[in-house]
Amino acid sequence: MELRGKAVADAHKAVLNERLVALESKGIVLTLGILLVGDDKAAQMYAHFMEKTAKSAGFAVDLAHLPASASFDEVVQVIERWNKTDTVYGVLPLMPMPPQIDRDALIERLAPEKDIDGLTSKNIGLASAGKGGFWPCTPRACMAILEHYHIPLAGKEVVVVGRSQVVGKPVALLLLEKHATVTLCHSKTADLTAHLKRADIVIAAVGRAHVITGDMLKKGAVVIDVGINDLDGKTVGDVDYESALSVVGAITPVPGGVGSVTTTMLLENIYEAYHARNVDC
Ligand SMILES: NC(=O)C1=CN([C@@H]2O[C@H](COP(=O)(O)OP(=O)(O)OC[C@H]3O[C@@H](n4cnc5c(N)ncnc54)[C@H](OP(=O)(O)O)[C@@H]3O)[C@@H](O)[C@H]2O)C=CC1
Ligand SMILES: Nc1nc(=O)c2c([nH]1)NC[C@@H]1CN(c3ccc(C(=O)N[C@@H](CCC(=O)O)C(=O)O)cc3)C=[N+]21
Repeated sequence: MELRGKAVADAHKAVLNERLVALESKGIVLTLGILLVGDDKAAQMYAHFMEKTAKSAGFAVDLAHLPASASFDEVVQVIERWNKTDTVYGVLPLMPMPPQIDRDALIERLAPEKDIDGLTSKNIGLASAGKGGFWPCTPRACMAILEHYHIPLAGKEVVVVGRSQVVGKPVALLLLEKHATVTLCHSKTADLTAHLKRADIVIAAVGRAHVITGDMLKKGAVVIDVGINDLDGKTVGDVDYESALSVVGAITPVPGGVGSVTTTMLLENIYEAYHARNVDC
């Protein structure tokens, strides 16, 4: 079975639209700031789809595309301008950043209440402790897909491949909250196949084309493929879809899977940022 993202995104958009209509009637337009530094292909792709999706849902978008040679100060200036602009409710700094930009230092300059991709240490702490804050959008997209297609998680063996702060680690915590037994694998994992072979559910967030093949998976496994990779000019996932298809019970396609839900999760988080600001004042 193919776990298509569009059905999940549409279901979430329908709920969000009702809330946005109420804002529109008050003449309130929420602005999203997208910060793209350099020319990473996956980041450019996301910026493009995010801008399109946000505008079609009625948000305003301020896209700042800086060259790969931009200095730390130039990039911080954009963040600080958005921090001070009331109509900007959410800021999305796209990763990866060029090497001269200290990613962690940059993120901490972002106002936590506008950090809608849950990157700041304040949001990581709040979300992990179950005290509000924003979870990053991609882990939320993985969970939304599993929920939409009624895939049970309690007591299941889940293997997450990749331990980044934006995907692997937070998705592991969200799965744990749903009572799955979670194993996190990474580049130093001794025997990836041994872990994958006993996984009921696999979340692949590596960033390498076809690093997981059908012969590494358990029969009937559910596979959520987060990877966005370029292979001979084609966008493919971390999982070799063709060889996995005859083994798995269900799998997300790339494109058309997790990525198409991530954009909708970001819109939900902007609305949450608006709501939080207006409940507080
Ligand atoms: N669909 C969507 O919405 C999104 C897609 N993406 C895509 O997901 C992918 C992952 O992104 P991100 O988490 O930011 O990437 P990172 O590069 O930050 O992390 C990759 C992780 O994969 C691990 N890894 C690398 N090689 C192997 C290997 N051979 N076997 C096992 N683990 C390995 C790394 O291990 P170690 O820690 O040891 O280095 C690391 O933990 C990318 O393709 C990205 O474009 C990202 C965000 C959203
Ligand atoms: N702070 C941060 N957060 C991220 O979540 C993040 C990031 N930085 N940097 C780059 C990666 C990559 N990424 C994508 C998300 C959606 C699509 C997307 O919408 N893809 C469509 C493509 C559709 C098509 O090609 O037609 C799909 O998968 O269906 C692509 C790529 C988010 N990332």
